[in-house]
Amino acid sequence: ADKAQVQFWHAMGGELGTIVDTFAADYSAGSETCQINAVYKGNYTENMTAAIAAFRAGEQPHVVQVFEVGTATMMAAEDKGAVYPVYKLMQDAGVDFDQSAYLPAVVSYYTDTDNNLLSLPFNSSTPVMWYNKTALDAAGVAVPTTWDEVEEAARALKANGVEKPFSMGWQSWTQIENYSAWHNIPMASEENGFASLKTEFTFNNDAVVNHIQRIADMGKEGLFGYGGRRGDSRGMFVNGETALWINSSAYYGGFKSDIKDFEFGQTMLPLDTAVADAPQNSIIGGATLWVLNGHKSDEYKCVAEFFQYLSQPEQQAFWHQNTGYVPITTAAYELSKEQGFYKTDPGTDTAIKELSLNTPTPNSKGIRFGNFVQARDIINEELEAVWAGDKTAREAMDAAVERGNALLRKFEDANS
Ligand SMILES: O=P(O)(O)OC[C@H](O)CO
Repeated sequence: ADKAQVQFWHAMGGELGTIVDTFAADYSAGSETCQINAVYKGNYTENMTAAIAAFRAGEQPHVVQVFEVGTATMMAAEDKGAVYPVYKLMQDAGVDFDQSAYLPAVVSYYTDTDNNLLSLPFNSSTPVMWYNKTALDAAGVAVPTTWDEVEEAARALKANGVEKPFSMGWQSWTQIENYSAWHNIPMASEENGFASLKTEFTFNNDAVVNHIQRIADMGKEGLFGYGGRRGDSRGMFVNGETALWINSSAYYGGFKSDIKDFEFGQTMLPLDTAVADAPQNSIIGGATLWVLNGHKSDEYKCVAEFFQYLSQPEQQAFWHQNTGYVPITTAAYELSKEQGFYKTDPGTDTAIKELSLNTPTPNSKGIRFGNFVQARDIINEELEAVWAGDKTAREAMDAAVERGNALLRKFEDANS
């Protein structure tokens, strides 16, 4: 008999995409009734935009991978009937699913007010600081733990010939969203959007402004080099131009195969000692799998079984160990320990340590903003104006907050 066909649109390129495709193929090979067709649709924004457009045309995939930034938008889509929430999918399909198997930092990001899980956690990450150990040793400096030390290390690296000692990617995520959580300060009212749609951005506070200005000043001194949005600056770290790079823990798998000329490591995000005495905890990034309405029940049964397959400790531990995404279930974390992964690959527990450093506060449990995909574009634009020397950090953050708040109000109007 013909197998039920499930369309799964994802945004995992390169090695990540190869593993996702393998999961889909392995599951399908073992199933007599289901075929999962995994399709790469471009980066996170492109994939999400494609799925929304497809939904309007009645041609939506069954499953779409959406980055954490799109969560509020997908939740609103759920209210409007476009999304089949995961907890309900599992119930309807009669597939066992234990929400408590997942790490609290992950689940709390994707549950509704009744603690029902709306999308399937799959690839959760958090920002870490990647460092070039060989370059640091050559410059005679230790791995920095504070922002003051980052600046000092950058100076020593520069003096020793490293062209753009410090850089970062996903700049709103790493330097505003996570910087705020790490120092336990809100970036918006209403518990960073979790409490209500009335949330307003407040990240033009002194701490964030001073932090952005510090990076801008490092740029003027030649210590920081901007390398673009998302992961576009990855190559600067890989080719040795940059020796301290803040971005997702999920670069691990690619670094392991691509970096041959130097020793690299990862460490916790630096602390801004002018703002806090100790770090709070970081927040997740990455993406979850959302199920879209409008398909047949036998196909949804396949989705439920595929999700169960993806959640097994074997798959989760493999994914974590080969990518750098966080082990999102306790069982996958335990299995990775048992397998000796953190001993053979030191530093790979940095992300999970950051996420679980302290019990999350309303400032550090995550963010939930409508239209945040667009708001991040605004933040990117304003930060780029700072890096280009066209605006001060104060001017740019004030403008980003004002422009971002207009998007929040638009979302509130459309959804209340
Ligand atoms: O590179 P990823 O998948 O860890 O995602 C980074 C950011 O969370 C995207 O918003």
